[in-house]
Amino acid sequence: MTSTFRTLTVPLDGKDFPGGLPAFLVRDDVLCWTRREAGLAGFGEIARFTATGPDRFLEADIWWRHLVLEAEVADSVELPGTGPVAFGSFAFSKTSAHESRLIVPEIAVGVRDGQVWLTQLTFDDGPLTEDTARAALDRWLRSVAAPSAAPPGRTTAAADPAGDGTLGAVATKGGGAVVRPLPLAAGATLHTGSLSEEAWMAAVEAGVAEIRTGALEKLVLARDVVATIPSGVHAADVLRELAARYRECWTYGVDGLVGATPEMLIQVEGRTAQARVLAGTLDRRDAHGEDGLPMDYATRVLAGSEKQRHEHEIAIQSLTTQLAPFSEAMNAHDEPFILELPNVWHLASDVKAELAEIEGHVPTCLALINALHPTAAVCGTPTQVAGALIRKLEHLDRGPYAGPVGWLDAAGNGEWGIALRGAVIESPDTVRLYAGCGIVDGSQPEAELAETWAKFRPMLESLGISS
Ligand SMILES: C=C(O[C@H]1C=CC=C(C(=O)O)[C@@H]1O)C(=O)O
Repeated sequence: MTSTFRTLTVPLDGKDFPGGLPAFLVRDDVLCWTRREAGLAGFGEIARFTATGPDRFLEADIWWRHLVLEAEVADSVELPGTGPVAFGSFAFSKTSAHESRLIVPEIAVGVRDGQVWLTQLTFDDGPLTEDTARAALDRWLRSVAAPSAAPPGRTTAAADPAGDGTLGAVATKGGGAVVRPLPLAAGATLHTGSLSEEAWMAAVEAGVAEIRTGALEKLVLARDVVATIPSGVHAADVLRELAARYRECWTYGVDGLVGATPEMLIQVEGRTAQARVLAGTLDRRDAHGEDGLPMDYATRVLAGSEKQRHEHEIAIQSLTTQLAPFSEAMNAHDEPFILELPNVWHLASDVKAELAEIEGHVPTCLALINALHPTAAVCGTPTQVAGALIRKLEHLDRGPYAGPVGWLDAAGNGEWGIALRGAVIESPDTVRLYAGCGIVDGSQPEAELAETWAKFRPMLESLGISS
């Protein structure tokens, strides 16, 4: 064993992988970040950083920069996400007991604009060649203990997906984009989490009362529910279902945290940073029975609502104000657009910034996250007041829910979503789901409760629980 960190990235033939990245989601311990056919998947673990507390982002940034500083990197692909990479998930709160983490995989597979690559990462001093990388990937894909027990009708993964020993067939047969009716998970039960529905609605009422005192403008209150699934929770099945159904979202899987988020906290590519800010939600089921086109209904109810626009404006303001000191130029849509997801519509705005050099360096994505998190989309405004009220009213350690989740590379590129519409797999048969709502003056507790159910739906469906 040497202490030298070495990586080798080689191209794979895109034609061999028509299913794209989701086809690699065949193991329950896969590290994953994917949208449509693109993304990154990681297998194994050669290094891990953990931290709690207010400095978790900066400590992780320092750890990662040290690790990659003297890395020996052979990379013939040279795209964001090639070379050294780590996957990460961070606690929402600086007071959380939950450990934030960066995980360096042994093998990473990436797909972007039809290009596919494979990276092997190691601290060993053995040979590092295209053959060792392909063999390592093959080993990870083949050592799936049992086909992740997908009930009939679900997209299925196989322990020996290729059957003929070729990597190409692995991806072809994995076929992540198939959407079929979901069978129900037999015997699944759903329990309230930290607060009963009544107690959570009382918390919303208390939040609205605080807003009316003028102490704050917006507050995001979340709650949890716990699902027990006797047949077991299979992360790979859940991830493939989410990736196939929520193609506009970023499907993530890091160490038992799984979900598909529509909200991009920050995506850094070279000197360009982008974010997708959401706030303002309408359950698509509310459009049933309404006259006219569903999208016209969504535009009328969301874009035409003072309350929703106010909530959205606060979220945009919070992001752009925090991003401004790191940017030379920034642009955001003047008008929010309607983002259509299978479960809800959102008011959405995309923000793009040209990053400034600060003391000769473009800020890394973790440095940006340190400044941006928590945004008003998941905390409130002003941040400190909202954060204190969340701790008082929610009676919940949010853990990684609503914290940043994503990946980064050695060049400082990365994609970090906000871990929404997700859950933590707490044991082989238990999952804790989280959802929250922006509360402003005029918020109705019953309506907010209904909104949490709409936001639980992606996870409930992927787990095979009817909703
Ligand atoms: C806090 C969540 O959603 C946020 C993101 C989009 C829309 C939101 C809203 O309309 O309340 C929330 O701010 C969640 O999904 O748990």
